[in-house]
Amino acid sequence: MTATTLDGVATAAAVKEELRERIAALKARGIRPGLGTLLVGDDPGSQSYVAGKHRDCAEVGIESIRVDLPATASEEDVMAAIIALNTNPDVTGYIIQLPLPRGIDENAMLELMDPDKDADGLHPTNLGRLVLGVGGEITSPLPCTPAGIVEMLQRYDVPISGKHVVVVGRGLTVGRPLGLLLTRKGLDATVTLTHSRTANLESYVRRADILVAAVGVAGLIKPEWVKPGAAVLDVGITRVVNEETGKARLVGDVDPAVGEVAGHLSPVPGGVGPMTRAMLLKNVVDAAERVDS
Ligand SMILES: Nc1nc2c(c(=O)[nH]1)N[C@@H](CN(C=O)c1ccc(C(=O)N[C@@H](CCC(=O)O)C(=O)O)cc1)CN2
Repeated sequence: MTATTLDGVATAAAVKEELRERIAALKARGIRPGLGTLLVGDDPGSQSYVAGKHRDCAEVGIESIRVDLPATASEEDVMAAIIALNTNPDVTGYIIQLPLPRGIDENAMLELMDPDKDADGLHPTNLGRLVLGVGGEITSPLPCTPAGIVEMLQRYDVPISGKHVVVVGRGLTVGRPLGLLLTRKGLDATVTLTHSRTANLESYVRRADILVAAVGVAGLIKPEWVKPGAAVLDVGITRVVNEETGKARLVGDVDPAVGEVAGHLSPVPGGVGPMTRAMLLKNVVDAAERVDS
């Protein structure tokens, strides 16, 4: 069997096309959505993701404002930048690019955001709404990667209801919120959330109808671990630098040979990453429409 590719680039392009119309309608009513990004430090991955977010905004007609602080910034500097974004009228939504440099309390910084301007769904109030909203209508932003995973599965008609989803990784941006989202009424998956201390990880992975790997351990998931026909979504990104050329390439958590066993495969690059960015744009547009209504 060769897996059907879950193409994140094409799916994100379709989402962006739909958003362009909604943005034009907002602008016609005098509403101008604006995204802010706060980046602290010089991590190459984070720099590239933030640059991509601004390119996406320009592509669909959303204004964007970039705030970059050096790796030497203090917690007080970061707090001042957050407070400025909270009060900037041109910024209708913003994100704090994670991870923050060591020594800066990530949770405290997220908590300082205005929850109504949280474009990432990572403020405690919005995560709390995700917990409380079992079965309810979604009226707050969803974390972008989990939302992108669900959007992609649905657009490729991969059944979710009643399926066993195994998530490898319990991080704030993917594993934890994904478990909450997939178990909501209407999606109705059964979720097993595994992590670095899970004993005999392989035995859980083998039982997955849908597998999401988000730990950042290159090639961790082997083809013999995967149930034939399963949908496999690779979220882990490791930058491997070729010592001779100095060039970096991206490697996922899933061994490429899994494509011979899985029914669907979302690769790295070109899978969930572009969907994460598309869902950020959607959160900005959703929020602008909520203000309007
Ligand atoms: N505040 C946030 N921080 C982080 C999040 C997040 O959702 N909010 N998620 C990740 C990083 N991330 C978005 O910020 C992200 C990761 C990957 C991609 C992406 O497009 N990946 C491409 C490859 C891009 C490259 O060449 O480097 C792909 O997989 O095809 C976009 C966004 C952690 N931090």
